[in-house]
Amino acid sequence: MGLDIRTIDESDLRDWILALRTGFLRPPTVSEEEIEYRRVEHRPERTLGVLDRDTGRYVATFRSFPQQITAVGGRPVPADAISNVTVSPTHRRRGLLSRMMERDLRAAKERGDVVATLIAAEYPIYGRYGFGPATWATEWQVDVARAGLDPRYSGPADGGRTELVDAGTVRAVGPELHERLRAARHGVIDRNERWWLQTTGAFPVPGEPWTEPFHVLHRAPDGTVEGLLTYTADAVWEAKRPQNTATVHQLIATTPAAERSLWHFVLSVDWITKVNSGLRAPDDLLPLLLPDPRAAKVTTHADFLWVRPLDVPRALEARSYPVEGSLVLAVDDPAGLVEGRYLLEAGPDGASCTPTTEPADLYLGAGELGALWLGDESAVRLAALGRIAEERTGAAARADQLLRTSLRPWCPDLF
Ligand SMILES: CC(=O)SCCNC(=O)CCNC(=O)[C@H](O)C(C)(C)COP(=O)(O)OP(=O)(O)OC[C@H]1O[C@@H](n2cnc3c(N)ncnc32)[C@H](O)[C@@H]1OP(=O)(O)O
Repeated sequence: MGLDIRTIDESDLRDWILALRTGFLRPPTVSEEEIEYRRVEHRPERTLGVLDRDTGRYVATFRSFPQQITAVGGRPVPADAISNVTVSPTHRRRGLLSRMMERDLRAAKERGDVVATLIAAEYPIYGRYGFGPATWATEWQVDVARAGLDPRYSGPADGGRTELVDAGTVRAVGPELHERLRAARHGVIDRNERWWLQTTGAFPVPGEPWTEPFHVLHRAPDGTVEGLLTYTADAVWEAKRPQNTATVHQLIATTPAAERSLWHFVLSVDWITKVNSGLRAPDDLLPLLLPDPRAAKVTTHADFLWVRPLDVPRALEARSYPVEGSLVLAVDDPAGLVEGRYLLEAGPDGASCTPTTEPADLYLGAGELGALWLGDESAVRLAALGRIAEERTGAAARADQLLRTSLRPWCPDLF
């Protein structure tokens, strides 16, 4: 059977999309709108497909694109973002994903990307390629009546204000607000113009139903935009009683006051009895903002963004560290991309990370380093699980002091 991995030019897009839809269990038809939608973001050199020469069908898809991800401390690093990974059911478990992944990661390393990122459809797929779960996401459903908020709430107490705005205003002020968030919160990824067009209805995803949402801005007393909330609501009444659920599509804020104000806003809309929070960081303020936090029921809690280091010195030098310390990390990487022993010398004033021959403090795989990099995972926990090995007593605890963060990382966006 002839199976060629190849890059995809525009003339192959229809057949490639058919394979993508097949892998993602979407009906196997391709509309002109979908081809146009894909064409706009198409990067031929970074879109891979596998052609089965016997049938002339594409049977696998893989796409990557440039991304900026914020490291701990606020500095962005270039990432190889991977998406649209499928292998058709006729060709599964013959190593096609492994071949496409190997090719893409090697190209990313040569290009100089610092990490690779993806959102895993299923947990067991990507650890073998050196990825580790680096951020987690939690979704709550709030029972508004139980929450105990003041029913007379009429707006932020700090002199700021909330205002309903249209999609055009969101496109005008949202990107700059998001850039400020991205410069402050580790785990946040960049959003391009297309992202804003798509999420405000100007460029909807073909075949997916669009409901125009409500948009709310929080402005500080001086008028600065400090937060943005986007939500939709259903229209359900039972025996003359409203039973409406609001679903939050995004809530981003650059100050805790703005974050609290926007949660208060959506939890105080008349007729809304339930609020679905959307995917938040597990340590989001939401539950503890409520007089009765048990009114917020966890409906999803799972790994979200996976990270794979491609350049250990640059990844570790890009982040900040709360205390002085040094560590020798022996990184195992069967793919050979970051294999080696590295000396990290770090502190609040900066860090250096260099290859070394000194004895190792910790032995760990590339995926474990990916899970630790954004400060979420604990080296002590990974050592207890036998996933990393401590060569010097106390090295895992020292790694946690250096690497962990007081706020957990948050990646708000699917890609
Ligand atoms: C970033 C994203 O796009 S996430 C979306 C991922 N896509 C999907 O989930 C769509 C449905 N699934 C698929 O299309 C395919 O099953 C894929 C892409 C997940 C895997 O493709 P395959 O070509 O079958 O994978 P491949 O044969 O290279 O597998 C390599 C190894 O991973 C394992 N593996 C692959 N998929 C899975 C899985 N879903 N669960 C557990 N193990 C898996 C294989 O068993 C194999 O293990 P081995 O090395 O020990 O033998």
